[in-house]
Amino acid sequence: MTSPHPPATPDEHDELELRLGPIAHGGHTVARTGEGRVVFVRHGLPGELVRVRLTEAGAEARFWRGDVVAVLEADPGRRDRHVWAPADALLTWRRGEPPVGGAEFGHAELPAQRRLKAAVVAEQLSRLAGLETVVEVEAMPGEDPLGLGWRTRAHFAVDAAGRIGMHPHRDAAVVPVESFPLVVPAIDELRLSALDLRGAVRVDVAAPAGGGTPLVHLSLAAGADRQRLHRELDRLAAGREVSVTARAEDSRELETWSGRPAVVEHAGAHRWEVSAEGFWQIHRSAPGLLLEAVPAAAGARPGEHALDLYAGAGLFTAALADAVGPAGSVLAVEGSPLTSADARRTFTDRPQVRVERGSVDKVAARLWPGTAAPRRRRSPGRARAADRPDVVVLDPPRAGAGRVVVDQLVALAPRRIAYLACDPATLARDLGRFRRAGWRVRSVRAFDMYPNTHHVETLAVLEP
Ligand SMILES: C[S@@+](CC[C@H](N)C(=O)[O-])C[C@H]1O[C@@H](n2cnc3c(N)ncnc32)[C@H](O)[C@@H]1O
Repeated sequence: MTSPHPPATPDEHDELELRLGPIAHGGHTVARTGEGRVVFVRHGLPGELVRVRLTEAGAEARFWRGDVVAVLEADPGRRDRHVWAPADALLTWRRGEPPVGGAEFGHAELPAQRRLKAAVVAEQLSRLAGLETVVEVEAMPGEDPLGLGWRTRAHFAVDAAGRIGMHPHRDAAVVPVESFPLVVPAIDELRLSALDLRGAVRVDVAAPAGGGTPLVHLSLAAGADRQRLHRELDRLAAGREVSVTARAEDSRELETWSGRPAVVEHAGAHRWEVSAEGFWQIHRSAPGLLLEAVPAAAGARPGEHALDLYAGAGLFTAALADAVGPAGSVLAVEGSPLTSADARRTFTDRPQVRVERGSVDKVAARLWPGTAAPRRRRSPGRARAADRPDVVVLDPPRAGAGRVVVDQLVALAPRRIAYLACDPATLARDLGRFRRAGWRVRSVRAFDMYPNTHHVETLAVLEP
């Protein structure tokens, strides 16, 4: 029998009956035990009465974590069936096993998922940026009714028997998976789960949204038997064209085993080559949607100077180069050697584009010494007017742009910044800093770019 009151010495297998509270950043709802202890609960929906299996607990712990294992009163947004059995906590815990990550919102209908994401974005903006705004999370164009088949990129761990698998939440164990319904069919059709990949520690797969040749990349453990792996991967290639690359974990050398060491992506009238380990937006519709939305939000005009920060392979660089035209210029800054090389290759014939490899803060400090504000300086000075970018696209990784880069941009004082973020918390933190420096947030849009997960993409437009 379960009750809201935990036993005196709770452990990870205890079950509690809890009424779930609001959704929080990170994909869990917040509940409280009868004693007022906070429990972060995954696989539930706000308002539901559920039985929760504790996954992290302890009398001394500040808060506990748990998974829903039975629903006593369901929210109307709950699906009859989870979209993917290995990620369904209700099913897997029945056999005493944790669900794998990767589809932690798969128990909710898509509109319910979007409401949760909208609540998280609005809450982060309010709490960390002091910005009160109603956010609607927009469905991606042409979304599948169940939110499946959208990932053009996937990575898998490899277990001791050489089978591909995925990790449960906050767990290093590898659970073998037969298929992953969130990927585009071209990835599932490779049937990687049928291979014995002993010697590899991780597999990255990329399949271009437009249907070009997929690429399988292996990260190899020391002493991996390459000949045996070659033979296994030959089975992949039977009847279909697949590129294969590999890299030993402790090496910089990329080995091309078959085909080409990159995939070819298209969006609008543009073409990019992207390495397997390089960044590319993973939803099949994301490059097309963002290529329109982000540079338009930045509002670059012919003859202007645009900055594309955290540029990746240059998705936005391409549209910014079109917008500023031959009389303008685009500076793309990307930290990864591999991805910046991808970008440089793509833009060799666009004289108005320059690709700088390096960390954004360091490149900015070098190119605009006036922005290297000393730590204690309160109002950073304006950069030299001749170098000032007119518009900026800012698309950092999950950690956000951070204090130094925000201060540099405040000092550069462009006319407008389009800030695209995959983490609403770090976005809100940075927007708060811009606002305290006197900037205005003109608009916020959010996109359901990761259906059946808790992740959400947000686009904010800033003006000084
Ligand atoms: C979210 S991705 C965006 C890429 C690109 N805008 C796109 O949409 O395809 C972030 C990119 O920033 C790069 N990156 C991470 N930290 C960086 C840093 N400190 N300086 C420059 N680039 C960085 C990563 O390698 C990655 O390509």
